[in-house]
Amino acid sequence: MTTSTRGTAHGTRGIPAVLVLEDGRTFHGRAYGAVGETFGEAVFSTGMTGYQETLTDPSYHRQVVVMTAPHIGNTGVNDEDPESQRIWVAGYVVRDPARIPSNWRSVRSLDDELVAQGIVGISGVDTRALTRHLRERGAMRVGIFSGDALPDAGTMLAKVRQAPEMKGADLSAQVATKEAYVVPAIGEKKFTVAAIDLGIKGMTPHRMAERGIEVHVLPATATVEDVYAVEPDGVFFSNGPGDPATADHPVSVMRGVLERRTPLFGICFGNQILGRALGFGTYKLKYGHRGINQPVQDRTTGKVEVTAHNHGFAVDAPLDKVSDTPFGRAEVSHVCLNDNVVEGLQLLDQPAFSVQYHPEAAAGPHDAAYLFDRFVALMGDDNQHSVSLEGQRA
Ligand SMILES: NC(=O)CC[C@H](N)C(=O)O
Repeated sequence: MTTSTRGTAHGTRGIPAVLVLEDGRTFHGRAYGAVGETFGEAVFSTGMTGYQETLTDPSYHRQVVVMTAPHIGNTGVNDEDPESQRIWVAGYVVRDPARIPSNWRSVRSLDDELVAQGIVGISGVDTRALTRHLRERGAMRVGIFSGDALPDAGTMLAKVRQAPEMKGADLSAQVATKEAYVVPAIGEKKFTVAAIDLGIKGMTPHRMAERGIEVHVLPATATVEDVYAVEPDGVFFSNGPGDPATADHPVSVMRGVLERRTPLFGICFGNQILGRALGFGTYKLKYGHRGINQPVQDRTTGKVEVTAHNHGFAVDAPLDKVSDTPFGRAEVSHVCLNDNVVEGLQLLDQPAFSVQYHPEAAAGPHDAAYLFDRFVALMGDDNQHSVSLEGQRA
Protein backbone atom coordinates (compact mmCIF):
# COMPACT_ATOMS: atom_id res chain seq x y z
CA MET A 1 0.00 0.00 0.00
CA THR A 2 3.06 2.26 -0.01
CA THR A 3 3.91 4.60 -2.84
CA SER A 4 7.18 6.36 -2.37
CA THR A 5 8.05 9.25 -4.60
CA ARG A 6 11.37 10.43 -3.28
CA GLY A 7 13.82 10.64 -0.43
CA THR A 8 17.18 12.26 0.01
CA ALA A 9 20.45 11.04 1.39
CA HIS A 10 20.24 13.58 4.21
CA GLY A 11 16.70 12.82 5.22
CA THR A 12 13.33 14.30 4.51
CA ARG A 13 12.69 16.14 7.73
CA GLY A 14 11.83 19.54 6.31
CA ILE A 15 8.99 18.23 4.15
CA PRO A 16 5.45 18.53 5.56
CA ALA A 17 3.51 15.39 6.46
CA VAL A 18 0.08 14.67 7.86
CA LEU A 19 -1.40 11.63 9.60
CA VAL A 20 -5.14 11.09 9.11
CA LEU A 21 -7.12 8.58 11.17
CA GLU A 22 -10.28 7.04 9.79
CA ASP A 23 -12.38 8.86 12.40
CA GLY A 24 -11.08 12.16 11.02
CA ARG A 25 -8.56 13.02 13.75
CA THR A 26 -5.49 14.54 12.10
CA PHE A 27 -1.90 15.12 13.26
CA HIS A 28 0.58 17.34 11.43
CA GLY A 29 4.31 16.68 11.39
CA ARG A 30 7.27 16.30 9.07
CA ALA A 31 8.24 13.54 6.67
CA TYR A 32 10.38 10.81 8.18
CA GLY A 33 11.81 8.15 5.88
CA ALA A 34 10.40 7.98 2.37
CA VAL A 35 8.09 10.69 1.05
CA GLY A 36 4.74 9.59 -0.38
CA GLU A 37 1.57 8.10 1.04
CA THR A 38 0.80 4.90 2.90
CA PHE A 39 -2.14 3.22 4.61
CA GLY A 40 -2.63 0.57 7.27
CA GLU A 41 -3.98 -0.12 10.73
CA ALA A 42 -2.72 2.37 13.34
CA VAL A 43 -1.29 0.55 16.37
CA PHE A 44 1.07 1.63 19.14
CA SER A 45 4.12 -0.09 20.60
CA THR A 46 5.39 0.70 24.07
CA GLY A 47 8.83 -0.83 23.43
CA MET A 48 11.58 1.47 24.69
CA THR A 49 14.23 -0.34 22.65
CA GLY A 50 14.31 -2.72 19.71
CA TYR A 51 12.95 -0.53 16.92
CA GLN A 52 14.85 -2.55 14.32
CA GLU A 53 13.25 -5.80 15.48
CA THR A 54 9.83 -4.12 15.50
CA LEU A 55 10.20 -2.73 11.98
CA THR A 56 11.34 -6.08 10.54
CA ASP A 57 8.79 -8.29 12.37
CA PRO A 58 6.58 -9.73 9.57
CA SER A 59 3.60 -9.69 11.97
CA TYR A 60 3.50 -5.89 11.45
CA HIS A 61 2.65 -6.26 7.74
CA ARG A 62 -0.09 -3.71 6.87
CA GLN A 63 0.22 -1.91 10.23
CA VAL A 64 1.34 1.68 10.80
CA VAL A 65 3.30 1.57 14.05
CA VAL A 66 3.28 4.48 16.50
CA MET A 67 6.21 4.43 18.95
CA THR A 68 5.36 5.71 22.42
CA ALA A 69 9.07 6.07 23.30
CA PRO A 70 9.84 9.67 22.35
CA HIS A 71 13.34 9.28 20.87
CA ILE A 72 13.71 6.80 18.05
CA GLY A 73 16.80 6.03 15.99
CA ASN A 74 19.37 6.81 18.69
CA THR A 75 21.43 3.68 18.02
CA GLY A 76 21.07 3.81 14.23
CA VAL A 77 20.67 0.64 12.17
CA ASN A 78 22.91 -2.43 12.30
CA ASP A 79 23.09 -5.59 10.19
CA GLU A 80 22.63 -8.03 13.10
CA ASP A 81 19.25 -7.19 14.65
CA PRO A 82 16.69 -7.46 11.81
CA GLU A 83 14.11 -10.23 12.27
CA SER A 84 13.68 -10.70 8.51
CA GLN A 85 15.07 -9.50 5.18
CA ARG A 86 13.07 -6.27 5.07
CA ILE A 87 11.01 -3.73 6.96
CA TRP A 88 7.38 -4.87 7.09
CA VAL A 89 5.54 -2.02 8.82
CA ALA A 90 3.31 -0.10 6.43
CA GLY A 91 4.27 3.22 8.03
CA TYR A 92 6.15 4.60 11.02
CA VAL A 93 5.18 7.35 13.46
CA VAL A 94 7.66 8.92 15.86
CA ARG A 95 7.91 11.94 18.07
CA ASP A 96 11.55 12.94 17.91
CA PRO A 97 13.99 11.14 15.60
CA ALA A 98 17.68 11.02 16.50
CA ARG A 99 19.69 13.57 14.59
CA ILE A 100 23.02 11.88 15.27
CA PRO A 101 22.80 8.10 15.78
CA SER A 102 25.57 6.64 17.87
CA ASN A 103 26.40 2.99 18.46
CA TRP A 104 29.42 0.81 17.74
CA ARG A 105 27.31 -1.52 15.59
CA SER A 106 25.48 1.20 13.63
CA VAL A 107 26.08 1.23 9.88
CA ARG A 108 23.52 3.88 8.84
CA SER A 109 20.77 6.10 10.24
CA LEU A 110 17.22 4.85 10.65
CA ASP A 111 15.96 7.72 8.49
CA ASP A 112 18.22 6.61 5.63
CA GLU A 113 17.13 2.98 6.10
CA LEU A 114 13.44 3.96 5.89
CA VAL A 115 14.18 5.96 2.73
CA ALA A 116 16.17 3.07 1.21
CA GLN A 117 13.31 0.65 1.85
CA GLY A 118 10.59 3.07 0.73
CA ILE A 119 8.86 3.20 4.13
CA VAL A 120 6.78 6.35 4.56
CA GLY A 121 6.87 7.78 8.09
CA ILE A 122 6.07 10.93 9.99
CA SER A 123 7.92 12.65 12.84
CA GLY A 124 7.07 15.51 15.15
CA VAL A 125 3.75 13.90 16.09
CA ASP A 126 2.43 14.11 19.67
CA THR A 127 2.58 10.32 20.00
CA ARG A 128 1.20 10.44 23.56
CA ALA A 129 -1.99 12.15 22.36
CA LEU A 130 -2.22 9.76 19.40
CA THR A 131 -1.75 6.72 21.65
CA ARG A 132 -4.41 7.93 24.09
CA HIS A 133 -6.77 8.41 21.17
CA LEU A 134 -6.13 4.85 19.90
CA ARG A 135 -6.49 3.47 23.43
CA GLU A 136 -9.86 5.16 23.85
CA ARG A 137 -11.28 4.65 20.34
CA GLY A 138 -9.44 1.44 19.40
CA ALA A 139 -7.00 0.56 16.60
CA MET A 140 -8.28 1.96 13.30
CA ARG A 141 -7.21 2.65 9.74
CA VAL A 142 -4.79 5.48 9.11
CA GLY A 143 -2.98 7.20 6.29
CA ILE A 144 0.30 9.13 6.26
CA PHE A 145 0.70 11.69 3.48
CA SER A 146 3.90 13.66 2.90
CA GLY A 147 5.15 16.04 0.23
CA ASP A 148 5.20 19.71 -0.61
CA ALA A 149 1.71 19.58 -2.14
CA LEU A 150 -0.66 17.48 -0.05
CA PRO A 151 -4.18 16.42 -1.11
CA ASP A 152 -7.07 18.28 0.54
CA ALA A 153 -8.44 16.94 3.85
CA GLY A 154 -11.55 15.36 2.32
CA THR A 155 -9.52 13.46 -0.28
CA MET A 156 -7.09 12.15 2.34
CA LEU A 157 -9.89 10.95 4.62
CA ALA A 158 -11.68 9.24 1.72
CA LYS A 159 -8.47 7.39 0.80
CA VAL A 160 -7.98 6.21 4.42
CA ARG A 161 -11.55 4.92 4.53
CA GLN A 162 -10.99 2.95 1.32
CA ALA A 163 -8.00 1.07 2.77
CA PRO A 164 -8.63 -2.57 3.76
CA GLU A 165 -9.37 -3.39 7.42
CA MET A 166 -7.23 -5.74 9.52
CA LYS A 167 -10.29 -7.73 10.61
CA GLY A 168 -10.75 -10.46 8.03
CA ALA A 169 -7.26 -10.00 6.49
CA ASP A 170 -5.49 -13.21 5.40
CA LEU A 171 -1.84 -12.16 5.19
CA SER A 172 0.49 -15.02 6.17
CA ALA A 173 1.15 -16.24 2.64
CA GLN A 174 2.23 -12.70 1.67
CA VAL A 175 5.10 -12.63 4.18
CA ALA A 176 6.11 -16.29 4.60
CA THR A 177 8.90 -18.06 2.74
CA LYS A 178 7.90 -19.57 -0.61
CA GLU A 179 10.54 -22.31 -0.35
CA ALA A 180 11.37 -24.61 2.56
CA TYR A 181 14.81 -24.11 4.16
CA VAL A 182 16.77 -25.59 7.03
CA VAL A 183 18.31 -23.82 10.03
CA PRO A 184 20.96 -26.25 11.31
CA ALA A 185 21.31 -27.18 14.97
CA ILE A 186 24.10 -25.35 16.79
CA GLY A 187 26.37 -28.05 18.24
CA GLU A 188 25.11 -31.60 18.52
CA LYS A 189 21.79 -32.23 16.74
CA LYS A 190 19.21 -33.69 19.14
CA PHE A 191 15.84 -33.12 17.44
CA THR A 192 14.20 -32.26 14.12
CA VAL A 193 11.37 -29.73 14.11
CA ALA A 194 9.04 -28.79 11.24
CA ALA A 195 8.27 -25.07 11.66
CA ILE A 196 5.31 -23.69 9.73
CA ASP A 197 6.26 -20.16 8.64
CA LEU A 198 3.26 -17.87 8.94
CA GLY A 199 5.55 -14.83 9.22
CA ILE A 200 8.34 -16.25 11.38
CA LYS A 201 10.87 -13.97 13.12
CA GLY A 202 14.51 -14.97 12.56
CA MET A 203 15.21 -15.26 16.27
CA THR A 204 12.70 -18.12 16.67
CA PRO A 205 14.55 -20.84 14.71
CA HIS A 206 17.75 -19.49 16.26
CA ARG A 207 16.41 -20.09 19.80
CA MET A 208 15.59 -23.67 18.77
CA ALA A 209 18.93 -24.21 16.97
CA GLU A 210 20.81 -23.19 20.12
CA ARG A 211 19.02 -26.05 21.89
CA GLY A 212 20.22 -28.66 19.39
CA ILE A 213 17.16 -28.54 17.13
CA GLU A 214 17.46 -28.75 13.34
CA VAL A 215 14.62 -26.54 12.13
CA HIS A 216 12.92 -27.23 8.80
CA VAL A 217 11.08 -24.00 8.03
CA LEU A 218 8.12 -24.76 5.75
CA PRO A 219 5.92 -22.34 3.76
CA ALA A 220 2.50 -21.33 5.14
CA THR A 221 0.95 -23.50 2.41
CA ALA A 222 2.69 -26.69 3.68
CA THR A 223 0.42 -29.73 4.04
CA VAL A 224 0.35 -32.40 6.76
CA GLU A 225 2.28 -34.62 4.32
CA ASP A 226 4.97 -31.92 3.91
CA VAL A 227 5.27 -31.71 7.70
CA TYR A 228 5.74 -35.46 8.16
CA ALA A 229 8.09 -35.71 5.16
CA VAL A 230 10.82 -34.15 7.37
CA GLU A 231 10.20 -36.85 10.05
CA PRO A 232 9.81 -34.29 12.83
CA ASP A 233 10.19 -34.91 16.55
CA GLY A 234 8.09 -31.79 17.05
CA VAL A 235 6.04 -29.30 15.04
CA PHE A 236 6.09 -25.53 15.51
CA PHE A 237 3.57 -22.88 14.32
CA SER A 238 4.98 -19.34 14.10
CA ASN A 239 3.79 -15.79 14.65
CA GLY A 240 2.30 -13.95 11.68
CA PRO A 241 0.18 -11.03 10.47
CA GLY A 242 -3.55 -10.85 9.88
CA ASP A 243 -6.77 -12.17 11.38
CA PRO A 244 -6.54 -15.73 12.78
CA ALA A 245 -10.20 -16.26 11.82
CA THR A 246 -8.97 -16.51 8.20
CA ALA A 247 -6.23 -19.10 8.89
CA ASP A 248 -8.25 -22.17 7.91
CA HIS A 249 -5.37 -23.99 6.20
CA PRO A 250 -2.93 -23.83 9.17
CA VAL A 251 -5.79 -24.82 11.49
CA SER A 252 -6.45 -27.97 9.47
CA VAL A 253 -2.71 -28.80 9.33
CA MET A 254 -2.50 -28.34 13.10
CA ARG A 255 -5.45 -30.70 13.59
CA GLY A 256 -3.53 -33.29 11.55
CA VAL A 257 -0.54 -32.86 13.89
CA LEU A 258 -2.75 -33.12 17.00
CA GLU A 259 -4.34 -36.32 15.65
CA ARG A 260 -0.85 -37.83 15.46
CA ARG A 261 0.02 -36.59 18.97
CA THR A 262 3.35 -35.13 17.83
CA PRO A 263 4.83 -32.61 20.33
CA LEU A 264 3.58 -29.18 19.27
CA PHE A 265 4.49 -25.60 20.16
CA GLY A 266 2.96 -22.38 18.85
CA ILE A 267 3.84 -18.71 19.26
CA CYS A 268 1.39 -15.80 18.84
CA PHE A 269 -0.48 -16.55 15.57
CA GLY A 270 0.43 -20.17 16.42
CA ASN A 271 -1.40 -19.80 19.75
CA GLN A 272 -4.48 -18.44 17.99
CA ILE A 273 -4.35 -21.36 15.55
CA LEU A 274 -4.14 -23.85 18.43
CA GLY A 275 -7.15 -22.10 19.98
CA ARG A 276 -9.11 -22.52 16.76
CA ALA A 277 -7.92 -26.13 16.25
CA LEU A 278 -9.32 -26.94 19.71
CA GLY A 279 -12.66 -25.31 18.86
CA PHE A 280 -12.27 -21.93 20.63
CA GLY A 281 -13.04 -18.65 18.90
CA THR A 282 -10.74 -15.68 18.33
CA TYR A 283 -11.63 -11.99 18.53
CA LYS A 284 -10.08 -8.60 17.82
CA LEU A 285 -8.76 -6.73 20.83
CA LYS A 286 -9.70 -3.06 21.10
CA TYR A 287 -6.10 -1.87 20.65
CA GLY A 288 -3.94 -4.94 21.24
CA HIS A 289 -0.69 -5.57 23.11
CA ARG A 290 2.58 -4.35 21.59
CA GLY A 291 5.76 -3.77 23.51
CA ILE A 292 8.35 -5.51 25.63
CA ASN A 293 7.08 -4.95 29.16
CA GLN A 294 3.79 -6.84 29.48
CA PRO A 295 3.18 -8.84 32.69
CA VAL A 296 2.07 -12.43 32.11
CA GLN A 297 1.41 -15.12 34.71
CA ASP A 298 2.35 -18.73 34.02
CA ARG A 299 -0.54 -20.43 35.80
CA THR A 300 1.32 -23.75 35.86
CA THR A 301 3.99 -22.39 38.21
CA GLY A 302 2.37 -19.15 39.46
CA LYS A 303 5.39 -17.15 38.28
CA VAL A 304 4.98 -13.74 36.67
CA GLU A 305 7.09 -12.93 33.61
CA VAL A 306 7.83 -9.64 31.89
CA THR A 307 7.23 -10.42 28.23
CA ALA A 308 7.35 -9.14 24.64
CA HIS A 309 4.01 -8.85 22.81
CA ASN A 310 2.70 -8.02 19.37
CA HIS A 311 -0.89 -9.09 18.95
CA GLY A 312 -4.16 -7.46 17.98
CA PHE A 313 -6.33 -10.59 18.25
CA ALA A 314 -6.77 -13.10 21.09
CA VAL A 315 -8.25 -16.52 21.87
CA ASP A 316 -11.64 -16.68 23.55
CA ALA A 317 -11.18 -19.56 26.03
CA PRO A 318 -12.51 -19.90 29.61
CA LEU A 319 -9.96 -18.88 32.25
CA ASP A 320 -11.49 -20.70 35.16
CA LYS A 321 -12.09 -24.24 33.94
CA VAL A 322 -10.53 -27.10 32.04
CA SER A 323 -12.23 -27.44 28.63
CA ASP A 324 -13.04 -30.69 26.85
CA THR A 325 -11.87 -30.50 23.24
CA PRO A 326 -11.66 -32.99 20.34
CA PHE A 327 -8.01 -33.48 21.37
CA GLY A 328 -8.58 -34.01 25.09
CA ARG A 329 -8.60 -31.61 28.01
CA ALA A 330 -7.18 -28.10 27.47
CA GLU A 331 -6.63 -25.14 29.75
CA VAL A 332 -5.43 -21.57 29.70
CA SER A 333 -1.82 -21.80 30.87
CA HIS A 334 -0.86 -18.10 30.77
CA VAL A 335 -2.80 -14.88 31.29
CA CYS A 336 -1.96 -11.19 30.85
CA LEU A 337 -2.17 -9.46 34.23
CA ASN A 338 -3.10 -6.10 32.68
CA ASP A 339 -6.39 -7.28 31.20
CA ASN A 340 -6.84 -11.06 31.74
CA VAL A 341 -6.38 -11.79 28.02
CA VAL A 342 -5.51 -15.44 27.26
CA GLU A 343 -1.73 -15.61 26.75
CA GLY A 344 -1.20 -19.37 26.53
CA LEU A 345 -2.91 -22.73 26.09
CA GLN A 346 -1.89 -26.25 27.01
CA LEU A 347 -3.35 -29.65 26.43
CA LEU A 348 -3.43 -31.97 29.40
CA ASP A 349 -3.72 -35.28 27.56
CA GLN A 350 -1.13 -34.76 24.86
CA PRO A 351 2.14 -32.84 24.36
CA ALA A 352 0.94 -29.55 22.87
CA PHE A 353 1.10 -25.96 24.11
CA SER A 354 1.36 -22.41 22.83
CA VAL A 355 1.79 -18.82 23.98
CA GLN A 356 0.36 -15.59 22.64
CA TYR A 357 3.53 -13.63 23.40
CA HIS A 358 7.17 -13.87 22.28
CA PRO A 359 9.56 -16.10 24.25
CA GLU A 360 12.17 -15.56 21.50
CA ALA A 361 12.11 -11.99 22.86
CA ALA A 362 13.96 -9.97 20.31
CA ALA A 363 14.14 -7.29 21.44
CA GLY A 364 12.88 -7.97 24.87
CA PRO A 365 13.22 -9.57 28.28
CA HIS A 366 14.33 -13.20 28.41
CA ASP A 367 11.97 -14.31 31.19
CA ALA A 368 10.04 -16.63 28.87
CA ALA A 369 12.98 -18.48 27.27
CA TYR A 370 12.07 -21.53 29.41
CA LEU A 371 9.23 -22.23 26.96
CA PHE A 372 11.74 -23.43 24.35
CA ASP A 373 13.12 -25.77 27.03
CA ARG A 374 9.56 -26.98 27.67
CA PHE A 375 9.24 -27.81 23.96
CA VAL A 376 12.56 -29.69 24.07
CA ALA A 377 11.36 -31.57 27.16
CA LEU A 378 8.14 -32.56 25.36
CA MET A 379 10.18 -34.04 22.52
CA GLY A 380 12.56 -35.78 24.91
CA ASP A 381 9.94 -37.19 27.26
CA ASP A 382 8.38 -39.53 24.73
CA ASN A 383 5.12 -37.58 25.02
CA GLN A 384 4.80 -37.88 28.82
CA HIS A 385 5.54 -34.24 29.62
CA SER A 386 1.99 -32.88 29.60
CA VAL A 387 1.20 -35.25 32.44
CA SER A 388 4.12 -33.98 34.53
CA LEU A 389 3.13 -30.33 33.82
CA GLU A 390 -0.28 -31.11 35.22
CA GLY A 391 1.31 -32.58 38.34
CA GLN A 392 3.30 -29.35 38.91
CA ARG A 393 0.31 -27.04 38.93
CA ALA A 394 0.19 -24.76 41.97
N1 LIG B 1 2.64 -11.54 16.25
C1 LIG B 1 1.63 -12.29 15.85
O1 LIG B 1 1.76 -13.49 15.55
C2 LIG B 1 0.29 -11.61 15.68
C3 LIG B 1 -0.87 -12.54 15.48
C4 LIG B 1 -2.07 -11.82 14.91
N2 LIG B 1 -1.80 -11.30 13.60
C5 LIG B 1 -2.51 -10.71 15.85
O2 LIG B 1 -2.35 -9.55 15.54
O3 LIG B 1 -2.99 -10.99 16.91
